[in-house]
Amino acid sequence: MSSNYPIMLRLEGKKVVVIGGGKVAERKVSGLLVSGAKVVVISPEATEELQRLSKSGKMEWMQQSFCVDDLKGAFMVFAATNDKTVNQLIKDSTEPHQLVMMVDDPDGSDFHLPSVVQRGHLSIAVSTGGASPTLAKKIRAQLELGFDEKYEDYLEFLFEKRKWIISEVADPALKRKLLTAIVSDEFLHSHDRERDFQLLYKELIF
Ligand SMILES: C[C@@]1(CC(=O)O)c2cc3[nH]c(cc4nc(cc5[nH]c(cc(n2)[C@H]1CCC(=O)O)[C@@](C)(CC(=O)O)[C@@H]5CCC(=O)O)C(CC(=O)O)=C4CCC(=O)O)c(CCC(=O)O)c3CC(=O)O
Ligand SMILES: NC(=O)C1=CN([C@@H]2O[C@H](COP(=O)(O)OP(=O)(O)OC[C@H]3O[C@@H](n4cnc5c(N)ncnc54)[C@H](O)[C@@H]3O)[C@@H](O)[C@H]2O)C=CC1
Repeated sequence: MSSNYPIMLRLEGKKVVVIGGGKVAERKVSGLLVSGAKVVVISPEATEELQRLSKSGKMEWMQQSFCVDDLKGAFMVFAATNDKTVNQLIKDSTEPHQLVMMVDDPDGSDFHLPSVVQRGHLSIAVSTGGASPTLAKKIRAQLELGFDEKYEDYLEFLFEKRKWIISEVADPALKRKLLTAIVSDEFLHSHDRERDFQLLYKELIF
């Protein structure tokens, strides 16, 4: 059996079409909106949350049943109706370059979604390859306890400092030492990471 190939997609500005307006479509749309994708929902009915997102301009809802033209210009397509035949028709209507997933047919889909812990720059994705979405959700909840909210600030600090170290520190050995030292419990739990970094930097250069 081949295993899946995990990647992180950049969807900003890309058109993503979600067909269906139920609870499952709503969950997929919530994740997509964080990515900055241009989301279009096609469905005669939509959940209250999807209607709210449409009214506030976060995404577009076209109140109609699926037709093939809806797929024009889509980078990615979610067939998320409660009708297996419609979901299969959607898949069969896509162009070869379009990424498509059917919410009721993992084996016929190009991809599936993992369960995700998001802490700023840090994403931890858990997948069971369709074996048990409930287990993926349970592991995600466990990881959320270990990787709590403070990782968001910490990742921002690492992001900024790594940029600074790469552009300002020429000596490869010192560069490596600094990049390793900031990834430590001391910096994770520090109340003043900037001060601790200056102290460490001075210690290492003298
Ligand atoms: C293949 C995949 C395709 C995809 O949708 O991407 C898929 C497929 C199916 N899910 C089904 C059911 C459920 N899915 C969930 C929940 C989640 N499902 C997600 C992903 C995936 N689901 C992909 C595989 C991921 C993996 O295995 O790791 C998560 C992780 C991400 C997300 O949706 O954003 C999100 C948790 C998010 C979180 O909270 O962290 C729950 C639990 C709940 O809702 O509380 C249930 C009910 C309990 C159960 O069935 O286990 C059914 C049967 C439908 C039916 O009964 O007919 C199918 C179809 C089939 O299996 O054929
Ligand atoms: N992948 C996943 O994570 C999960 C998948 N499922 C599957 O997802 C399916 C959908 O689940 P829910 O959202 O809870 O169902 P739902 O019944 O709440 O919503 C279905 C939506 O599809 C729309 N629809 C029906 N025919 C359409 C058409 N021809 N064109 C456009 N829209 C159409 C309906 O108007 C409705 O908004 C389920 O039947 C189940 O097989 C269920 C749970 C999780």
